Amino acid sequence: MNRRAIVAANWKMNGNSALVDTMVSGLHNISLSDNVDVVICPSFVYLSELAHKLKENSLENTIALGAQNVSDKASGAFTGEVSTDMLQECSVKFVIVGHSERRELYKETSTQVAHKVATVLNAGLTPILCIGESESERATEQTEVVLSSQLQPVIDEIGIEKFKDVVIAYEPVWAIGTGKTASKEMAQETHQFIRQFLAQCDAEIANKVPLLYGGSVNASNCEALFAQADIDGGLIGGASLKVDEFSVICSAAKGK
Ligand SMILES: O=C[C@H](O)COP(=O)(O)O
Repeated sequence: MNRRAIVAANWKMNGNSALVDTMVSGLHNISLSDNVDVVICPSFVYLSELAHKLKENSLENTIALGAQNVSDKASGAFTGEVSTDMLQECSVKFVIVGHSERRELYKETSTQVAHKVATVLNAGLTPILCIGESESERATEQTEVVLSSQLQPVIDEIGIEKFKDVVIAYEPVWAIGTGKTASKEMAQETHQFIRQFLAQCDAEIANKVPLLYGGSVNASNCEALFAQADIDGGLIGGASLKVDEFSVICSAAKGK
């Protein structure tokens, strides 16, 4: 077994202090297979509170903290931005980078995403690099071109060796928050393409990178998705806001 599984909760702009409490108490007796990391990425506002509550409940080694975004600048006059140093002070270990909502709504380019991945790695944190195609790109058979164009700038920026410390989340944009999950076969086929794309640079590194699937993962479909050879867990949106459902999803993950 050489790849850990990861289940990461992306709360997006949802949740509050009450959800922090509910999640910490609900996950108190969570049952996880060996080699599984659980990560919760709340809004920046709740990071310290969640860190504190996890520690108070002796869960800090079971559940890691993640951020949903980060600046590629170290400090300075960048109103509204958050640096890696600030995230580290909140005990953050993972950072979601290049989520499709950041790319689409806030016009983050693949070049900016690559800078952010480099910044996160330089700070000793783990980036969860999100990539994925739109519905029309899938329909016009552009999926592989799009994924390659999202991955290549990151490879160019950091070099393939550093991918040993990167997590990739494949999220077909048409499956996010829509209830339209990719079939397990389609998800596996795309994950296999991503691994092969990385393997063109370095097969050993490619085999080590955890590839998460995201897009309408829920308690009913997680087991079949996570059983696929190249799916190493999930990036969970809506279902991560419900503690019972999120627990089931976490328990379905297994390292490979
Ligand atoms: O970051 C999470 C993904 O965008 C998936 O969201 P979803 O599970 O609500 O479809």
